[in-house]
Amino acid sequence: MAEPAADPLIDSPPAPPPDPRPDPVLRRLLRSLPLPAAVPILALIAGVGVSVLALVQSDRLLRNEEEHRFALRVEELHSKLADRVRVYEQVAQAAASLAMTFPDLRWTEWNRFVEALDVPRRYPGIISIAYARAVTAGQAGDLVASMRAAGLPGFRIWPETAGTERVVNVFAAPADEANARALGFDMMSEAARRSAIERARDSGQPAATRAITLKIDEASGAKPAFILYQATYRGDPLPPSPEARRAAFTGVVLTPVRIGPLVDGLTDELRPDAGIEIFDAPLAEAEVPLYRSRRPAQGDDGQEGGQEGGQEGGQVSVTRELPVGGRVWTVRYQNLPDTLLTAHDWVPGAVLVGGLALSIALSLILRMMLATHSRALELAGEMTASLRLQEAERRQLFTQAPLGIALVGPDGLVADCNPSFAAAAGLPREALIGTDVRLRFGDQAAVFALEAALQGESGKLESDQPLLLGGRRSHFSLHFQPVTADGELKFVVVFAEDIGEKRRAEQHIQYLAHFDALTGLPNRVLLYDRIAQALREARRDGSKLAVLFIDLDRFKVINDSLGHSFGDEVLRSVARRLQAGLRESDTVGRLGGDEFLIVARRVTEPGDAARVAEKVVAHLASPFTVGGQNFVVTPSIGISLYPDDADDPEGLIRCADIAMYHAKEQGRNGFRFVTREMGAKSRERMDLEGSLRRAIREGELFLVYQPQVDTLTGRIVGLEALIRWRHPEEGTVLPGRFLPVAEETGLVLAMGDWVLFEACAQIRRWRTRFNLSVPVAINVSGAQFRDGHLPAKVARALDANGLSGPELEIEVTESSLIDDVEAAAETLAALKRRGVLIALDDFGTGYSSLSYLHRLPIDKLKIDRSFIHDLSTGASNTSVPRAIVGLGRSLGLSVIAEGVETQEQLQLLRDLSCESYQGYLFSRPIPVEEVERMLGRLDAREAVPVG
Ligand SMILES: Nc1nc2c(ncn2[C@@H]2O[C@H](COP(=O)(O)O[C@H]3[C@@H](O)[C@H](n4cnc5c(=O)[nH]c(N)nc54)O[C@@H]3COP(=O)(O)O)[C@@H](O)[C@H]2O)c(=O)[nH]1
Repeated sequence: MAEPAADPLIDSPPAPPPDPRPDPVLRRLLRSLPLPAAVPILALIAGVGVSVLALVQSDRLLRNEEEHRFALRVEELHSKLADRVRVYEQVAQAAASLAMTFPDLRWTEWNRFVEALDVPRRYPGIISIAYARAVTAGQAGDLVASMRAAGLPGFRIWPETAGTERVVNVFAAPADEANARALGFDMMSEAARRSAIERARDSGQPAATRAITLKIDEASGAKPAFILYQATYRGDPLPPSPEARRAAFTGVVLTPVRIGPLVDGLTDELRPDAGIEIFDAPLAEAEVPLYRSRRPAQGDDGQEGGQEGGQEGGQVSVTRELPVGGRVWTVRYQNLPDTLLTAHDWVPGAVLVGGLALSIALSLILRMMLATHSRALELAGEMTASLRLQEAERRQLFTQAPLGIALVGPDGLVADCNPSFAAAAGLPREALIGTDVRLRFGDQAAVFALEAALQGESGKLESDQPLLLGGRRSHFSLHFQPVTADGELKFVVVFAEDIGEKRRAEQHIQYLAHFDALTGLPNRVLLYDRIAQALREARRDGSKLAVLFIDLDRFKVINDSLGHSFGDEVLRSVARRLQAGLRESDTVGRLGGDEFLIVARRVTEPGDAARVAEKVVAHLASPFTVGGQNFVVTPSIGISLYPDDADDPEGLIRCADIAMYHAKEQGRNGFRFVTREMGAKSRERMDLEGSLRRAIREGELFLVYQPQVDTLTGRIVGLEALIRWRHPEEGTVLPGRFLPVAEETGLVLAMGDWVLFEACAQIRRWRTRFNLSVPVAINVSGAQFRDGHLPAKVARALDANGLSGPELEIEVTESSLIDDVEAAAETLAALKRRGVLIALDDFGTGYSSLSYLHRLPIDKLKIDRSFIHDLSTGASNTSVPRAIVGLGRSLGLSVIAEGVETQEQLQLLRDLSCESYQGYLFSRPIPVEEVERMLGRLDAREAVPVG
């Protein structure tokens, strides 16, 4: 078996677009990454982290720099403070030197000396420079006396309970009131002072008290201060040993110093945001500050625990020790945290903001890049999927297409075909592939078409005759489509549709359109065609043509009594017999129902047609056996001739039809030729039909109304609508003239519809204008009544005009009901359900008036005018009207007499208690305008209500 050729549909699709995806390694890497959304977030987090680190780092650097600067300033300040203390010690020493040089120095000289020092300006914090003389208890009196003698009469030593060794304040400069108060104070009486004095005495060096409150401040409150003592000796300014110093000890220079002023001047040199604390203790013992600058350091008030410096909670502190008069002070310099970063404090913030901004920007850029990348990947994926889908769809289309598709290569060999093509060809697909399809076509036209397609010409072919495609014969529709690329034929696509079924259906439809389904004979359409054809032939040959209209006698009885299928079988048997007795050139067809037609060609004289008719009679004469029953069917035949009676198919058929009726009238089972009179009548009828069609179309019909009146009161109890034709040439034409033609042609249905809708519209108008409350009757023909749509049409007309039903009365004739009483009863019941009134017209003229009446929902009986006419002829035959009135009364029906022309007739009707009448006596049928005048004149209260 040949290898299936490569599928050109698959091989030849447009080359897939280049794979837009990145190379595999990168792809794997990208796939291993978290979702594209995560990468920018991670970048952002990293960026924020780095920014925060940068912030911290820059902050730290700035702080370090600030600390360093602060430390330098502190060193500078501390050395100034130490210098100042040293200077103060030197002042004390200088004063001590003075006292030792001039042991008999008087207080005035002391004062002068101190004033010369300009203490307040040059030595802030020093309250005074005083001198206290050391005396024993025994020498105290002398001291007091000498002091008094020196101009201080109030001088006394205090407190008086002092010990044996006293150091008494004798000079205090400047000489102000406060210093004066301190004179005479025995320094040894107070422990802190005594201790410092003893250190000063024994060491010969300046000695400071611990922080104390000066006597001069005791009254005003604590102001931290200390007193710096410098001992004086007799003889040697500094005896060599403590014992020698004690022995030579003469007193002390005392310099009380307030710590605040001492330090304030210096701290002002610090930045105002810095603080200073001074503790009167070494670093390890510093507890309660002796001094705190105006802007003390924030945070705890405690010591730094021996630290040389540090930073806590953003606060920088530097601690130094300061020797003061033999004591060790601790000085803590502090800077406020919020003031550390000053000139460059925006830098960390800027670093953070910049870092964050960069991180966000980086994240956004990454996000965009990744989104673009992932969208590109997505698009590439979508494109690939779409191409695959297209490919799959194309393949599916090819394999599942109900249309046969074959691909024929330039060599004429089948490259591929789908299952439908294989099925159409009646061969397996594998058997077809590789074969030369031209050898398989059983039709030369198909071969030519394919060869033309192989030359690049597309073509279509629908075989009229069954065509052999492969191994199977049917009707095919073939379409050859060459497919080229770069001007070169790649293959020819052959589309093959098996249209055999369609052809058969078309043929069947064609058959049904021209042949009678029941008998297989030509139907009305084909008969017309055959007559037209025969007429052309007859005109050409100058021959005659006969049309025989055959109607089966009493076939209705057979059909109704034995059933329709039985009737159908009879019709088929009749058709066979009619065919059997005819020449080949003649045509027999069925018009419908029990009507057949024979078209006899090449008739030279009427006798030829008569013989055909006789043959028909003869052939049908022998009994038929259907369903085991024997019976005889006889025909009535009307014959028309061309050119004698008519020269077109319609005319010939119509004339033959009329002649057939005459044949029936003359006793059936025979035939009649068209007579001159019949022909004339037929032509007139045809003219009339044409005019009537136009009348309906052009709106030439109109209604007149005849009042119906109460026999006793004379009140109008109803109106009957009667149709008229306003003929353009003949004026008003009465229905008696055109109704029969309308009924024959079926035009009566369209006409009846118009009457129904026009009457309802008129009722609506009158109800609106005149408050009309009596019913309006319309006449309904037998055809209308039987066509099955009357109740629906009536309902539509009522609905369209907003009428409930009893405003309309429908007059049906007895003859309309009599054919099928059951169907009639159903139609009437449907009408009654919609509420209309029913009147039985021409009552009394029918077949079995009394037998069916009780089964029909009727409201009114109309006594035919022939009976009323009889009343006036003096025949005084009142029996029928009397019976009808009595019948009506017993059935509960109202009775109306029509055709009342005289008072006499009216009187008789009154005598018979007939309720109402209509006739020329009261009014002829009158046009709308006259009705309206009449309604306008009438008192509405006289009108009898509907129902
Ligand atoms: N299917 C429809 N049939 C209709 C319609 N309109 C009328 N007809 C029927 O046509 C027949 C003739 O009708 P018309 O010529 O209108 O005659 C009617 C009256 O004019 C006539 N009549 C009334 N009073 C008198 C009278 O005193 N004397 C006298 N000689 N004739 C009179 O009677 C006809 C009404 O008859 P009827 O309908 O039976 O009440 C006739 O059969 C109409 O029914 C239509 O729209 N559709």
